[in-house]
Amino acid sequence: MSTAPQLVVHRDKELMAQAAAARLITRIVDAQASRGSASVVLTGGRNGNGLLAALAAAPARDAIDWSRLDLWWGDERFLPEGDPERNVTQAREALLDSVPLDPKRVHAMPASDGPSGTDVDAAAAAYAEDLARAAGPENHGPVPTFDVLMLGVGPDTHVASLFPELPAVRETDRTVVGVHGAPKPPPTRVTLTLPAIRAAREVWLLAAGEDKAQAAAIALSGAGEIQAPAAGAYGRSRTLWLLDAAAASQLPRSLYPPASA
Ligand SMILES: O=C1O[C@H](COP(=O)(O)O)[C@@H](O)[C@H](O)[C@H]1O
Repeated sequence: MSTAPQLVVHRDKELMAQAAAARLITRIVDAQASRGSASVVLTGGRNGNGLLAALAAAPARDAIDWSRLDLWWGDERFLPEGDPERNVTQAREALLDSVPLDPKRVHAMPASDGPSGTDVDAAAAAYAEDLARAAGPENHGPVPTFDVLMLGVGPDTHVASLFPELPAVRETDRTVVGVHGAPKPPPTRVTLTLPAIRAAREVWLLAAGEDKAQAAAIALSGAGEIQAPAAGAYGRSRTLWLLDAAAASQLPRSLYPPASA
């Protein structure tokens, strides 16, 4: 069942990143307190990397037990290991290399020079197997129940590497698929599908800047998920849109600002 989106609008993208980082610390600490460990799905892109950099700079980051955190990715650019355009490379630079994570719990998506070679569909299938193994029988599903899954929203309303009208956004069965011919470079990518995204407890959509304003307005105004993939991203218990004022500037008045009491 879809959860109605909640909107939080911050003054600018720096404050948005800092507030989202504070929110993420709290979610991880709470999950570790109640379940022993936490699982988070990272996003690439400017806002995702901005959040990780803000988390790296937050003194409260030490409240997290980094050794009991599983990290997954929502999508990846299918490029060789270490390529500066890979989402995992950028995440390592922004945060991961500066905190004591358990390397076995950092579940990067496959690279184009990895065990599956240049076959992106085989790489996607391998990541789906990793997720299913981590889900275990108690999860009743093919992916773990992620605590928080973050998604940057592209100016065309894409999330992860689910682009409008491409086959990946229509996928209803598999949890991870290869993407061919993405309109944003590089054209070959690996992505979670909408069913996998919807397994998360909380889905957070991040959008900052004027170039995201139209996408946010479209996705939040009842668009279909095939035309506007961000509209189809929601969590089991919460769907949160974290915006800055510029990205919120074209939202219908009925959505933002919230009506005063
Ligand atoms: O290519 C990608 O783009 C989106 C959005 O990135 P942004 O820089 O426009 O915020 C990102 O969420 C995705 O992970 C990434 O692969």
